[in-house]
Amino acid sequence: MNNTIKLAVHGAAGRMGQRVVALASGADTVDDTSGFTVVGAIDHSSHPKIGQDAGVVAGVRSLDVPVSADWPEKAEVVIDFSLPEAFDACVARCVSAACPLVVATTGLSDQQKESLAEAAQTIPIVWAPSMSLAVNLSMRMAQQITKALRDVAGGVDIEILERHHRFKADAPSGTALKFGELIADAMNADDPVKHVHGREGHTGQRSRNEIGYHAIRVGDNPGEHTIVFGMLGEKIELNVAASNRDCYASGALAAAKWLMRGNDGGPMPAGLYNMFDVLGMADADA
Ligand SMILES: NC(=O)C1=CN([C@@H]2O[C@H](COP(=O)(O)OP(=O)(O)OC[C@H]3O[C@@H](n4cnc5c(N)ncnc54)[C@H](O)[C@@H]3O)[C@@H](O)[C@H]2O)C=CC1
Ligand SMILES: O=C(O)C1=N[C@H](C(=O)O)C[C@H](O)C1
Repeated sequence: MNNTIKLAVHGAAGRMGQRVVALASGADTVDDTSGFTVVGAIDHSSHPKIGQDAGVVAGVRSLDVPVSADWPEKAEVVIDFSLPEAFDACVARCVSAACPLVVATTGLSDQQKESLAEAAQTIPIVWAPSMSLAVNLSMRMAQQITKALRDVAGGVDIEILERHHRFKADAPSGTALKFGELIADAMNADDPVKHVHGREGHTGQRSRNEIGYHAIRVGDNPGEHTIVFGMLGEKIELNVAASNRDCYASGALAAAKWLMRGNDGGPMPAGLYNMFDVLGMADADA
């Protein structure tokens, strides 16, 4: 009996969608990401790969599943790596089909985040700007370092540098923003933390209560984040870098599997989850 999880990939012809299709089809796995059958490969109707076999597009083998603008009937779970413009229809479709969803797309508007929370009242959703194990672990480490240094004599300046490929559409990265949100919480400052995006001109001295963000776009970098904790006399740099996109693809597949099988073999109930939940780091002493 075939009891693999029937997976639809939204944004299947994109850089990430192709790696999800490849790993889900059992090719090039970096860990145990088998256990899926790709039943749907959805992309925009204008994409040049529409009609071609999704496995061939992903550079693996024929899967007998064409890249299509139509949604498959039989998907049990959806992984979305697309664009904010494509997001609303994807969520609406998953809600109407009562289908669990992994959202990896970044650059969502506040309104889209609200609609995600609303959808999560009906279906289980994992939403995270980075599906990478190393990134999520680094987020926990950044929270710990911030707590340890926030009252240091002379103060600590925290800046977030991110590097991505030249094709990336949003800046700063969703991951950088998430690092900033978690660090701001851990700063536990009396006044609201200011999020400063780049600096230019006569900026004056840096204030104590800010986090700086710097987005670098270079070549084919699949994603790198450096959190600088600068003090007077010394500094710490926390660097986490992907060598290729499979850390994100395998993380998204782990999230899809977790939605279907949970921690004890049963499906997760409706709710909005993140990668800390999937990785068992939700209760970490952050
Ligand atoms: N959470 C995570 O771990 C990661 C998130 N991302 C995010 O995933 C998203 C996709 O990244 P890439 O694959 O590099 O981009 P990409 O541009 O290569 O792929 C996006 C795909 O979505 C498709 N698309 C556009 N409109 C659509 C529609 N209406 N319906 C269906 N598909 C549609 C595009 O044709 C394209 O094939 C970005 O927001 C990126 O920031 C990327 C890597 C890791
Ligand atoms: O667009 C990308 O490539 C990536 N986007 C995500 C983000 O915006 O944080 C995650 C990863 O860094 C790669």
